[in-house]
Amino acid sequence: MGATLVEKIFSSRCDRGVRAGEVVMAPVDRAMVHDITGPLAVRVFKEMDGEQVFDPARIVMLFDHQVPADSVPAAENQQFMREFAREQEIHNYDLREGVCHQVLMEKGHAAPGEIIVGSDSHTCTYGAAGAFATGIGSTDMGFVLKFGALYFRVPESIEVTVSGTFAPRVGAKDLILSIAGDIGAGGATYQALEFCGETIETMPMTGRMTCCNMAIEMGAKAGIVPPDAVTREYVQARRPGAEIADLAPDRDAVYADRRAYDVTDLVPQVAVPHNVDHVVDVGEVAGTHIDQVFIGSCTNGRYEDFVEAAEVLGDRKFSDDIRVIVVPASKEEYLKTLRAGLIEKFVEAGALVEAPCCGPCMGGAFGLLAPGEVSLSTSNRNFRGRQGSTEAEVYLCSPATAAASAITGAITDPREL
Ligand SMILES: CC(C)[C@H](C(=O)O)[C@@H](O)C(=O)O
Ligand code: SF4
Repeated sequence: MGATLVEKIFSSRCDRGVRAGEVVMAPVDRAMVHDITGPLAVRVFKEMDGEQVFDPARIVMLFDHQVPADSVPAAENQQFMREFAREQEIHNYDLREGVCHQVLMEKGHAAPGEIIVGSDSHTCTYGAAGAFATGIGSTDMGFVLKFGALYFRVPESIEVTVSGTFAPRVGAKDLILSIAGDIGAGGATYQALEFCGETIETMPMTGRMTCCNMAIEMGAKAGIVPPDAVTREYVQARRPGAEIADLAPDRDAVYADRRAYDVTDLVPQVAVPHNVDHVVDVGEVAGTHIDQVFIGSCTNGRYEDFVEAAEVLGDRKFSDDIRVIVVPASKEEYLKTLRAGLIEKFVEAGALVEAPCCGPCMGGAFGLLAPGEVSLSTSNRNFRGRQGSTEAEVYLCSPATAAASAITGAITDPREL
């Protein structure tokens, strides 16, 4: 009986053949903490008589949710984490780099076959690099900081095969929204989504990250793309000399489910309030009034996303009736966007462009909504209260749909501009 990609990773890291459903103690290759969940993890670590972390070089600490500190408690949390980094000689830490998931990928902290944990649910993003990556709670993270290992129940996998070529202005975000609509918000609970097929094979890393990022929105433990030439090029450029494991699921692997999608006729998708799996074709909500557009986050805050938005924008201006907030996901993405002249273009068109961070994504720092207001966002969650008032509404979409709607002031099909 063959093995899935995820079973292969756990078998390799545990040095024995393991199967979905088994509970194993597996070593962790990287552990990521950030400004919100880090302090609790560190306190748990200290309560366990944690004197020294398992390996400072394998711990990555980023400040991204509330940067620069927007309150005294946030400032205290960051001070506490900075002291911890100093005391433990953790050098992979920074408060200026941007959203943790983007930065981990860019700095080469994720590679095929690795097991990576982060105390943030969107840690599943690094499946784009062929790693098994999953979000864990802060108390589990306290244990990981000390022991460099964790108990896992090896997840079963759902094979997600994608075929066809995207139409213009339709892309990875529309695909993953339509998959979320199909599988449902709890439809992949504690399973892994293994993405494959010709559309995934030809998809650049940025789209793969968007897809893996949203695996958790279906309850999945992880999303993962089998490593190939695209992965190899990306990882080797960021971790020179890295040995890239050759990894593919066996043909006779046993999957909990197999789903196939064809993107040929896919049109721009929108998740409507207040559920990520309440997904419709853009035409069904076209004309809906919006008050704010956010282009950014670990889902869609990359250079390629801003190129797409800028192409839709052309020489037009954003609507004066709404706030358009653009936040590149990292310093690297910010600089690429800046050097391409797009930051200037967005500012001149009327956008507020902010330094790399999570921004309005979870209503943690700035860009909050008032009761009754409506946001259209390229991020990944639209729960009630996600971006401010519990009486506000959040729609999710692609960068192209966000840009088109920011021009008209209402939800707009980007193919019509
Ligand atoms: C703050 C953090 C715990 C949270 C997460 O785990 O995902 C946040 O990043 C989010 O997107 O809701
Ligand atoms: S950008 Fe949003 S989804 Fe991503 S880590 Fe930050 S708050 Fe979470």
